[in-house]
Amino acid sequence: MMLLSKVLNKPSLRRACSSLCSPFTSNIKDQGSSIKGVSMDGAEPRRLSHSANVSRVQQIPLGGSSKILGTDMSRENGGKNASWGQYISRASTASDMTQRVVVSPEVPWVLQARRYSSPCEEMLVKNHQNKLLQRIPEYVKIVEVGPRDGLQNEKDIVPTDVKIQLIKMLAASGLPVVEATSFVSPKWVPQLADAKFVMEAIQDLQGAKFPVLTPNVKGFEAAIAAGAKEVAIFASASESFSKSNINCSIQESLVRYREVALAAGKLSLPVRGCAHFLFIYIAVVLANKTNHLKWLILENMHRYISCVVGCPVEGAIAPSQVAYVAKELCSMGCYEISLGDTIGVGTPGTVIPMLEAVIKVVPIEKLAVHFHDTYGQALANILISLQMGISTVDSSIAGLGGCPYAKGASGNVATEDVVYMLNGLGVKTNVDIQKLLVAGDFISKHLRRPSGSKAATALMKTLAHASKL
Ligand SMILES: CC(C)(COP(=O)([O-])OP(=O)([O-])OC[C@H]1O[C@@H](n2cnc3c(N)ncnc32)[C@H](O)[C@@H]1OP(=O)([O-])[O-])[C@@H](O)C(=O)NCCC(=O)NCCSC(=O)C[C@@](C)(O)CC(=O)[O-]
Repeated sequence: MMLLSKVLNKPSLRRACSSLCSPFTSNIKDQGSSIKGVSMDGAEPRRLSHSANVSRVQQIPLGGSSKILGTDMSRENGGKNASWGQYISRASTASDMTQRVVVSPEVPWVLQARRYSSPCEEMLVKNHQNKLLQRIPEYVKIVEVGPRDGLQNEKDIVPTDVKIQLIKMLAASGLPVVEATSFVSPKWVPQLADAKFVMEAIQDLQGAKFPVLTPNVKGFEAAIAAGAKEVAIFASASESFSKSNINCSIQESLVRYREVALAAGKLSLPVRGCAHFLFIYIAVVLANKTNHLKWLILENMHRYISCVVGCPVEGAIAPSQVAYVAKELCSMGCYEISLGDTIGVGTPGTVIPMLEAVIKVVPIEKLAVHFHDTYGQALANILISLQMGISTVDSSIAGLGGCPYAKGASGNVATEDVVYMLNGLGVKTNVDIQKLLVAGDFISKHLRRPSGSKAATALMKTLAHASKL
């Protein structure tokens, strides 16, 4: 990790990486410096301002490679350039980006992004006219589940300080929510037996929310005592999976979760909902170790439903069954319901009817999607979910993940892949993909396996290539 950080901090690579990764609508983050470019005639590099209002770079063929021409979309053909699509697939390396920059003398500009843009993206951002992309939200909240869902399946126990470091790195990347751990039975999930210590270590961490998984009142109370301010409960749309995962039927789990909600209520002052009833605020008075009373605000209760498309035992799950469980959980006073394709068997063909059934009974703004990538369908499923109006997506750094009680479940969709796709769509996430790369590299190296993220793997290769130049 140190090595990667050093490499990423080399000025030339920071420039290259910024250009590789920054989202469509944002400028390069390193505002303190400027970018070197060379003119079309190969003259001396000149300094380029970061503050200029230039929307994209244009690549033109140059001896089998590419070079970059800054253009101003606001001036050029009203932002619609019919030829834009013809050079978008011409990927230049990071070094190409820094060495073959061509400056348009008329307009101030910045080297804004190395993205593979398209007229559709332009239309989305500029005109919102593209029917396919019209419903995609401008901002998507990414819920990072790596430290919990990602690590829970690991056989070798990951040291607590590695988990804490990972959480800190993920929070520092701008992710708004990082699911930190689980307060489940250590007999069932030994990997997360250190939940208390993890939570205590991140008490003062700012900038993100750190929900934890709680399967029952015992877990809920332990989570609150350890300082959790947000909890997630998890039911299943499949009877068999409910039994194998939490040792009870769906109905019993719903009773159990009502008990959790009640326990929260008993400890609480009045429950307050915001204008749209999206949040439950529960003020909890708890005695801490030194018997001093302290106030905690439980801002959110987040719910998962597993096996929303298929179950390892039962096979296909009916959309109506998912809708039933979603409605029940919603009626407990829900903030968010995450629909989990636990074993990653869904395709848009099965995800669409499932979402249609759930959207009929639960407001869409309360829904999140949680895809595992077992069959490589996760990004397609996310895209279709966004097109249907969902704006919260769960993902896991480096594609870590799997459920110990769901045979065949592989890793979650990788956070780096989701951010890369959303950047390409012009959707804001506020996540710095460079920092994600460092976090993914850190945990992959610790687990001694390559990252499960295709985007991270490709970007790292490009960076490695650039670092040799
Ligand atoms: C729910 C139970 C506890 C029932 O397990 P059980 O054996 O039926 O419960 P029990 O009440 O008989 O308790 C057994 C022992 O566990 C203890 N215990 C009981 N509860 C707790 C607790 N909260 N924290 C710590 N200890 C606990 C309890 O005190 C007792 O200890 P003993 O007396 O034997 O020493 C168990 O089945 C369990 O922990 N299951 C969790 C399994 C799990 O974490 N699965 C992975 C998460 S779900 C998932 O990954 C899917 C998701 C969410 O990501 C979405 C998707 O991908 O689709």
